Amino acid sequence: MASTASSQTIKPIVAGNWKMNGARASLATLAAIGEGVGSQLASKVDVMICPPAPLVFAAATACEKLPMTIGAQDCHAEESGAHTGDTSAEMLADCGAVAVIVGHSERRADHGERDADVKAKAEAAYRAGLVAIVCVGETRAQREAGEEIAVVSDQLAESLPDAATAANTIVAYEPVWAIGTGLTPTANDVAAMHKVMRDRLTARFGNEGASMRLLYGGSVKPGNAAELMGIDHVNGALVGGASLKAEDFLGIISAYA
Ligand SMILES: O=C[C@H](O)COP(=O)(O)O
Repeated sequence: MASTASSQTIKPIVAGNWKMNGARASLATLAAIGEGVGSQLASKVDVMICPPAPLVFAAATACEKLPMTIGAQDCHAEESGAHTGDTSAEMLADCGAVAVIVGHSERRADHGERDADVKAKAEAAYRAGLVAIVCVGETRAQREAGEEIAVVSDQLAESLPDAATAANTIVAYEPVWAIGTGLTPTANDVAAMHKVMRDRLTARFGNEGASMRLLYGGSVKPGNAAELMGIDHVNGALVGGASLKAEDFLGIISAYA
């Protein structure tokens, strides 16, 4: 039977998702974040920024001497081929990315991505040596219908490959209604969801599931980060808007100071 690793034994990660924001000038933000994190904080928490694809190479190069890493926001499931406009996981790895977000609700909504697509993209990430940051989360209508646990459990079951491990996978719970709205679930609601996710992952993956990092995402700000990051089985955050300004992002990271 799997052991029950506690959140305290899992090194947290705060990842910033810049979404479709930023330009080469934004790379100065990386330097400010890196300098603000410093080696002492970096020993307690991993820090990552996921810029738009055109910035991945320059960002990864800029971060070579900073205590942080670069991820990407999406990848195609295949390694190469006739897929105009798409980017493979191998290309992202070649540019210096160490991770890729898959299954973000904006991809699911805007591009019709289903759990099977997300799973294929996570497998592509593994193939390329990238960590897959797999996003799950219910809509407002699903929460109001009391379906959030079932929805997220199904997404977890169908989106995660059998090859998922604590080293190659991070799960991000992002209630769709909390993204960019300033709304967040109560601490009790986050705790309940993360406990369910931990239980599901441990049941399926054993020790790997017990020690997989589980992030909360959705309107994380400096003012609520300490409370959210202090919840059991919350091993960090996936941050959107507040990752665009170094001061705000550092304010969130400092929840681990
Ligand atoms: O990937 C990040 C999430 O969508 C959260 O975005 P937000 O922090 O702007 O609400």
